[in-house]
Amino acid sequence: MKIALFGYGKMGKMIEGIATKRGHEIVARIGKDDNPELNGADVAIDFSIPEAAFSNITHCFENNTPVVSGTTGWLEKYSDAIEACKKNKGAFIYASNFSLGVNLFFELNKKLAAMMASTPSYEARMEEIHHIHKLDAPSGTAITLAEGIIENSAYSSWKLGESKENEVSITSKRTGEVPGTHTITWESQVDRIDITHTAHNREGFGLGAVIAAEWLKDKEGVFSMKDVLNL
Ligand SMILES: NC(=O)C1=CN([C@@H]2O[C@H](COP(=O)(O)OP(=O)(O)OC[C@H]3O[C@@H](n4cnc5c(N)ncnc54)[C@H](OP(=O)(O)O)[C@@H]3O)[C@@H](O)[C@H]2O)C=CC1
Ligand SMILES: O=C(O)C1=N[C@H](C(=O)O)C[C@H](O)C1
Repeated sequence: MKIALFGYGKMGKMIEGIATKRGHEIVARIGKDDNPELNGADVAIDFSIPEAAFSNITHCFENNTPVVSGTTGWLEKYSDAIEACKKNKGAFIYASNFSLGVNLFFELNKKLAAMMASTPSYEARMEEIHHIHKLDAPSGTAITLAEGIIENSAYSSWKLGESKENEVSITSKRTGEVPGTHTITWESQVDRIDITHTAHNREGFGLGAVIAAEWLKDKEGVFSMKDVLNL
């Protein structure tokens, strides 16, 4: 399969290594000032920056190329991207986190939140820790986790920092080169439950993105990692 990469930073390079080992060919590496020439790619993978993701993604729709995006911090334009995908009969997967472990963790989080819905003595909060280079906060993964809690319990929104009643408080920490750690805490007067996902490196994200691209290649529509992993 021929792959075009939007963003050739930490994730772009990780994906290049994984995709090449799986027998794919990288036909374009598109950075900030490059002409977005897709060079006949079967699929594009975007791990760029929040300001560029929407235009990279819609460029793919306009050029009839399925696109997988892992860029976070641009979700205010997600519904416009969906509309553009449908208008162009394109194919699209966005995931805040492509790793198998985090996608299992998303499901565990939803189940725990649903159990807690009838247990009002517990309050939820979240902490995410990432490397100092990260541009967005809270992380996309933390937002997906908060949405999972909101859909399945009495919480109605999330807030970065201190929260009011019915808001899930998210604390974002930036330190060293941490690849990504997410902890959800449910605490009562008498005890506390923590569930944590810790990424040891970026490989899981990269592998998940390549698997998503292989899966999306000949499809049309808007999908998620739940579809890819059959969860
Ligand atoms: N969904 C997931 O599983 C994961 C998502 N991410 C997300 O992916 C994104 C990238 O992460 P990461 O690789 O670590 O970040 P990096 O900063 O290492 O890489 C981003 C790259 O995008 C390039 N870039 C800037 N502008 C454009 C543009 N207009 N078009 C294409 N590329 C551009 C940058 O180039 P330059 O440096 O020259 O500006 C840089 O090389 C982030 O949003 C991050 O949150 C990260 C890991 C996993
Ligand atoms: O920027 C990162 O590095 C990561 N970003 C994603 C996010 O915002 O959730 C996924 C992962 O945590 C690494």
